[in-house]
Amino acid sequence: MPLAGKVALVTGAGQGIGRGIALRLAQDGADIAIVDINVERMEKVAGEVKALGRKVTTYRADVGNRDDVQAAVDHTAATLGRFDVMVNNAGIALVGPIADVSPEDVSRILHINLQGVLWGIQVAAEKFKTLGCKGKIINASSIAGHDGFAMLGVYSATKFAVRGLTQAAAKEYASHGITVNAYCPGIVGTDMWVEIDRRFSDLTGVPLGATYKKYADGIALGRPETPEDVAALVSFLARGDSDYITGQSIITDGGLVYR
Ligand SMILES: NC(=O)C1=CN([C@@H]2O[C@H](COP(=O)(O)OP(=O)(O)OC[C@H]3O[C@@H](n4cnc5c(N)ncnc54)[C@H](O)[C@@H]3O)[C@@H](O)[C@H]2O)C=CC1
Ligand SMILES: CC(=O)C(C)=O
Repeated sequence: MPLAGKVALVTGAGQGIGRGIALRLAQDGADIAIVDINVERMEKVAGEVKALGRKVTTYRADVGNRDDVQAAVDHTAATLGRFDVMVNNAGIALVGPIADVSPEDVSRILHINLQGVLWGIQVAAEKFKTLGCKGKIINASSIAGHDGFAMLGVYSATKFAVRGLTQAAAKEYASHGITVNAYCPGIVGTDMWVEIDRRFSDLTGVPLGATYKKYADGIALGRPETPEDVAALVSFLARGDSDYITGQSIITDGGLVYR
């Protein structure tokens, strides 16, 4: 149990990759704070964490709102008694050609994918400093943060931005013993990809399922990624074995994008 006695907060943990991370860190021994905008989903995952024998708390927050993130972190430390790991996982996709992007689209995705990670880093790091904790901050980027994907232009830009923030934060907080890294998944079969596939189908006329299959067929290891595959990397980044790694954005994609 490499995380026994630790407390981890995971944003966007109501489903998909965030749920997978919350359950994996609980299996590793951590108590878990589940943060999401969707209360019903959070409560379901909280039940699954409890069934693993760990303490759990939930907090409804919009990660793009700094006051919400501050309240979620304060609630976590107060309720679970400490705070060691911050996983800034929540994110949304935006599918469409650059020609069609509206100012409203850009504001919404920057609010969640960029500001959500920024506030998560800022609030968690300041809390770790106050608590005297050599905490770990782990951010969701993507293979689209290493390689710009057509029809996912603004999404890709937000994931490149997460890599930049991760590097800068790693340098700023290293003297406090705080590490900051990112995980970069590939093609993961979550609701996000159901929505991406549907939008590609609407926009280009390809059949439903065809876009997901096209990308999944390119994976060297021969299958799409699962939330558990992603969670295995996050588990490593959350525990002591990764103490000498900071500022890195590590690809986990079964062999699709090579950097
Ligand atoms: N699914 C994939 O293939 C990949 C996903 N990623 C990234 O992994 C992360 C998780 O993705 P998935 O699990 O696939 O997505 P998902 O759409 O299945 O789940 C996202 C979760 O985030 C929550 N959420 C959305 N906006 C929020 C907000 N403003 N505040 C708090 N919670 C919010 C949703 O309620 C949901 O529970 C995202 O950052 C995504 O960009 C990266 C690479 C590939
Ligand atoms: C959703 C996402 O990040 C990719 C690359 O599929």
